[in-house]
Amino acid sequence: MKYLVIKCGGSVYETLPTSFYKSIIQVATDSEWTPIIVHGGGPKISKLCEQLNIESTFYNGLRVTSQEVLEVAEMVLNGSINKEIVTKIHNEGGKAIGLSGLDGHLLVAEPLKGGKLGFVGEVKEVHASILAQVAEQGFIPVISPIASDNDGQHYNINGDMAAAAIAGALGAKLCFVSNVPGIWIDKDGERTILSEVSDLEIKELIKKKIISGGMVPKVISAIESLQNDVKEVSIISGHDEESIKILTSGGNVGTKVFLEEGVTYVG
Ligand SMILES: Nc1ncnc2c1ncn2[C@@H]1O[C@H](COP(=O)(O)OP(=O)(O)O)[C@@H](O)[C@H]1O
Ligand SMILES: CC(=O)N[C@@H](CCC(=O)OP(=O)(O)O)C(=O)O
Repeated sequence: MKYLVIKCGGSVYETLPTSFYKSIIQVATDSEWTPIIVHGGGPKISKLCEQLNIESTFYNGLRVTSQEVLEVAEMVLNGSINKEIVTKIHNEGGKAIGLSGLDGHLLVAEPLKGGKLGFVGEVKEVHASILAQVAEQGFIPVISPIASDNDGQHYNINGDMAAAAIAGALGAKLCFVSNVPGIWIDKDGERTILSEVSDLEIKELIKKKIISGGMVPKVISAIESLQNDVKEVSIISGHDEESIKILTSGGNVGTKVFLEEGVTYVG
């Protein structure tokens, strides 16, 4: 099976047009591609933390996660957003099943290496056969990035990192759907979207802080996924109705990330 992992950013999922979900359903039913949705939900987690007076801060685009923040992240990601996306797909005539990384132990996590970010995890293992089974039954899997380790401790996983791990396990094509049409740089005083960018260029852009905030985990995940069996990675806008169809028909849209030959990225 040819898999397309679609990471829906928390920045954009609420404003995605119905045509976006329709195009994913069409890909699932009428093409050789099997779509798998992984979602985030950063802004909604921040909002609920604020309402509950729980401190929430970021380090390099990752949320520092105390026990209280973890509980909020689970409520928002597993409880709220996952089911909203499943419902949106059903409303457009598709079939979806929502899962978190906890369900069936789909994602096995461990604490983020070198991290002092509390309960932030990274994915150590993906039980990808669960996704193949769900997809074979005609359902689009919709995955929330909460996972547990082998002792049952839960972790908050950045959605981009979860999507990259899942795409790696499936040898998939990966796209990050966000509220920007790709990676921008300033050129002659104007903001330009790069049609493609290499791992080495990305390293420079991060150093110069041209790539910052939530774009950092996205590009790092993109590079790591390409080093780990992912066929192709793009960062695209959720508001471009044609983008998913273009990707599945072999075209280019947004910013495509590639590895410079013979060079290994060291983060
Ligand atoms: N060079 C850049 N190009 C595009 N976006 C950038 C760049 N640097 C930082 N960003 C920020 O990254 C954001 C996307 O990351 P994030 O908010 O985490 O999105 P999502 O919720 O879709 O994962 C953009 O809205 C933008 O503000
Ligand atoms: C560890 C970590 O940063 N987890 C993220 C999970 C949600 C996410 O990734 O949401 P976006 O798609 O909006 O970025 C968070 O708590 O915000």
